[in-house]
Amino acid sequence: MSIQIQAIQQVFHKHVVLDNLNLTIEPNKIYGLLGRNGAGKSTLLNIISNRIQPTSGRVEIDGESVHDNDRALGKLFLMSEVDLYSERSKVAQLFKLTAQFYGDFDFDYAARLAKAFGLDTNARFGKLSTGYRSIFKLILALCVPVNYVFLDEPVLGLDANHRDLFYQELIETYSERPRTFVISTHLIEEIANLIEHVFVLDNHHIVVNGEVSDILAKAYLISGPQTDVQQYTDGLNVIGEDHLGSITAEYVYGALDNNRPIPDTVQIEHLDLQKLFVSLTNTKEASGNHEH
Ligand SMILES: Nc1ncnc2c1ncn2[C@@H]1O[C@H](COP(=O)(O)OP(=O)(O)OP(=O)(O)O)[C@@H](O)[C@H]1O
Repeated sequence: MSIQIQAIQQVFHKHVVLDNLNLTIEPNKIYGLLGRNGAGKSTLLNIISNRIQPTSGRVEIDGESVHDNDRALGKLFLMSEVDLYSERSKVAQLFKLTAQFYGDFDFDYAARLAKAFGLDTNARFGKLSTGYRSIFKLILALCVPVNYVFLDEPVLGLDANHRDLFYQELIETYSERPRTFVISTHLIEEIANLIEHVFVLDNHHIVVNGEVSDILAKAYLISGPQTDVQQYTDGLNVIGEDHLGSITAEYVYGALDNNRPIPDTVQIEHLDLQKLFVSLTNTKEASGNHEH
């Protein structure tokens, strides 16, 4: 039971966006899909959900191709920026329509969420603000009876209170009915504590694929006077650096050398996910160096 992404290549007008991408998405896990603007996150999610056909490669869900396969596609839901809903339909009608395609829908939960977010279910979709369109689509995503939910920029246009509410609801619904969520977002700090596993897409490839705790365990910020820091990090996988006055901070991704003495002037801390992401994806050249 899983989603297998096999040797996906996507070329748009001779421009390679995804190159031989292989991934497994497991049941009952919350994933973060990170990548800079234009890295290909939406393209990947659209391929997984059969909204676009890849140039080559294949996506399987529980062993079945998703290509034009309603049974397989009924196991997943993609919430994205694209509005697939009729402007004239009322929110409540769209809940019913979704129930028809998916065979079921948690109407009680949808009503509770609509109330909590202040979404009027009698409003027509076309009259909703950007934030409320996102809220409407998030409610669909949380109430459909699928095991794989893909959220492409889920909090687009949501104010800070509504974003908080959404993250809380996500944790709650996940603990009540575990299923897989893949969240693509630029708000890394906001989801860092929510996700268990992270994919980083950069330079047409997945450059990081692992449990967040394992990844952060080998991501270090090493600071102190420049010469001492450089001496300590010599030969390690340095992915970036910053300078603040006479203090240098180097970012290291990978094992440290346990036999190397740490100078008294040098401090070692762990990086957070956002800083690690920024350093790993800062330049095209850098993305060739790190671990896959
Ligand atoms: N239908 C299309 N035709 C041509 N090029 C496309 C098409 N869809 C996407 N692209 C290109 O593919 C690349 C990846 O786009 P994509 O939207 O997947 O990136 P993204 O990681 O989701 O970006 P963002 O974070 O900015 O939303 C971009 O260069 C984009 O211009």
